Amino acid sequence: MTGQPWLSAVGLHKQFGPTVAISGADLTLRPGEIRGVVGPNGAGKSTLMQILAGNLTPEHGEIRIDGTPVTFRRPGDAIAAGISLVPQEMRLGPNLSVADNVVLGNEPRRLGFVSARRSRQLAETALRRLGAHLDPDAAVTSLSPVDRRLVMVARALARDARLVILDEPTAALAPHEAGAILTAVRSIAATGVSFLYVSHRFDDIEQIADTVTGVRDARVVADLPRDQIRRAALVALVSPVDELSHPVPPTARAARAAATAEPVLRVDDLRGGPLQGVSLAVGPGEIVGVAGLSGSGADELMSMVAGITVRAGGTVRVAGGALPSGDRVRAVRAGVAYVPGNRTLAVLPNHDIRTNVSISNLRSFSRWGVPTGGRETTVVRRLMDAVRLTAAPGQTISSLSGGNQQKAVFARWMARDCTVLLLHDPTAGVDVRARAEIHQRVRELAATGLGVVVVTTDVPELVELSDRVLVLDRGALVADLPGAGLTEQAVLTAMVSTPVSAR
Ligand SMILES: Nc1ncnc2c1ncn2[C@@H]1O[C@H](COP(=O)(O)OP(=O)(O)OP(=O)(O)O)[C@@H](O)[C@H]1O
Repeated sequence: MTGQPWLSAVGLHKQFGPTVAISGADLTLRPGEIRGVVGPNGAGKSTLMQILAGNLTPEHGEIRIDGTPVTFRRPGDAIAAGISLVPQEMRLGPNLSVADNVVLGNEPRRLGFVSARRSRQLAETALRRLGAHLDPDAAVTSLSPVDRRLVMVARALARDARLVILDEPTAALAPHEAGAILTAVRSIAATGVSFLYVSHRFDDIEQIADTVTGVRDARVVADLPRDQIRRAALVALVSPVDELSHPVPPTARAARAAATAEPVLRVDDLRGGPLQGVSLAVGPGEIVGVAGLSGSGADELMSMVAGITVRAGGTVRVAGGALPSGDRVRAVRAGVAYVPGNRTLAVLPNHDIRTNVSISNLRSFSRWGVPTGGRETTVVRRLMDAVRLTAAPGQTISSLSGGNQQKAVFARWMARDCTVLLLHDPTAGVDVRARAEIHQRVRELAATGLGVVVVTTDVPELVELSDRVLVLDRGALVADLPGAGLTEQAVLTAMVSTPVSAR
């Protein structure tokens, strides 16, 4: 990072109706600077990024590039000025090749026609700059999540970005997969490109950021130089010390010696997709973590148990009763709750928070089939408090920040009596404070006797939460790590170094 700031934002202010999303926000960037952006859910980080990317127009404030004020009325204006946003969710054309995806929206033309040769060259150059060894002709659907993410970053580079805004780029990646993204960012920054790196993963921020902007309650509250970027400082930005005065005690693992009881979930010889005969049992009160990279079969394990995907073979039993294959309704009736990793699959976007939280349990809020709103609102408010979601139950869910939507989805399943709780990336995009709260709620739910399965690429989360961790690799169970002595290192080692005999 060298030289004077080339970009500065001064006094940016944006509100949605009465909600002030960001106010008086200042920010500068030097060539090659990697600026981490941290703060609790709903703080205003995305709003600030959306303004810089031309997706939102601020009511007040100014953006200057090389000293000259600029006005962005649409994303194309920001892109033309060298600013590209890489959103958290994958936005790739599934039927297009890698090269076509890199140039998407920016296809080089000759005499009015898209030039396939130039497209390919442009894509190859961008991928090379990232150090991504990908075949430009490959179908993007054949790529791993980390390579898909690199394709999205390559798209920004192909547009000659001077600033790339990355929103939670590693949220669904395991630590060593995330390393590929961090390495690419570092090498591109060394060529003078600046980055805004928005993340709740403090490991990433500590490793990569030159500076950190802290956002809290719609304000920029900190601008940290490199030597002040420490874990304690980052945690304090999200959760001031007074709010941490109620540390959440982990339930003693030994106290839940439930493994001896009859399993609430029993999976035998499960087959289908990559799964090649996986068997496992989860006892009442037990939290079983499942680790696995993409292609390991962890996603399919969840969706088959949840009755969403048809299985090719094997049996699934809940509290002793066999579940038919691919029957979601029967699975729900048997008490299988499923919180998917992809939030967009779970949220009812045009409905309010109350409906989104109570939908799994409407019958208990109804008398003679007619919902009784008062009790519903009371219960929903209690659940919202439990996950620290501060909002009005009548607010439309799509007006919440991403992390707060995730809290609402989690609260939905807390409302329901279930026997087995399947959690996929339960705290992706959730701030550290709410993460601890959600973990505690999961432990409390487990303590009532239900069995919990957690699938996540977040290895620290697996270790914090699980009584034992199963590791899947290419459809086979390759390790069963007991709670005693469970460490991140042990899980990571099992994930990346499967003994040949087990393959
Ligand atoms: N389209 C919208 N309509 C109404 N309110 C909105 C809208 N978008 C954001 N907000 C509100 O603005 C505030 C800031 O939201 P923002 O998405 O910027 O937070 P964030 O810091 O990115 O959170 P997260 O870490 O959860 O992604 C929140 O109170 C949110 O509810």
